[in-house]
Amino acid sequence: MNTAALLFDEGPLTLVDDREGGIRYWPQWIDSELADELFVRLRDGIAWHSEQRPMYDRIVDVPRLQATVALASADPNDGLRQIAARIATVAPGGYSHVGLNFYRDGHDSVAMHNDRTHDLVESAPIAILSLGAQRDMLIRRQDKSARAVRITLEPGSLLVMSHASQFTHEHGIPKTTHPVGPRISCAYRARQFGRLDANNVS
Ligand SMILES: O=C(O)CCC(=O)C(=O)O
Ligand SMILES: [Fe+2]
Repeated sequence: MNTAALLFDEGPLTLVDDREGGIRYWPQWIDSELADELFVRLRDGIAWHSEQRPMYDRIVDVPRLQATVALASADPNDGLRQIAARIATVAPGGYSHVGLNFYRDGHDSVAMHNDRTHDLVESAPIAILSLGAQRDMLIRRQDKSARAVRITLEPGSLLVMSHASQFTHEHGIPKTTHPVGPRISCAYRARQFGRLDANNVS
């Protein structure tokens, strides 16, 4: 999708509509200098780990690095809390945790999925800040009644998905054969108190 052609002002672009705001996209939500700075700070400062999961009769690596940060105990210097406060101005949500993904290159990906909602505050959105290389996201209806939407997630952009949209739509970052640099995504979520299990998908 050529977002430049569709946007007449600072956005957002509504990709999916529902009673909770649907799925909205703000390109250039933070300026590129801040996006670059945050990318480097998170790339170098976060304790990234590689997860494994069973797939049929094998154990496979999840194709990206991950980390989870509780905002209450986040390093005040890493910028994650400041971004949470800024997200709350466009999509209020009482965010408590950030799920971080590091896509090293085009081989890294996340399969089509909906985020698990059992440990999330009902009606609170999920907000994803993109940093580093741009990557495409596919969004499609779970009932597959319409074609998937492909949106290029630019560095410094914000994608906000309503809680409700996790019951109607799936999203994913497909692998690409194009040479791409590393990308970090920061997925802000509001977890119910005490429910700390990770939102793991491959
Ligand atoms: O990297 C992204 O933009 C998507 C990440 C995602 O879907 C997730 O962490 O659940
Ligand atoms: Fe997700």
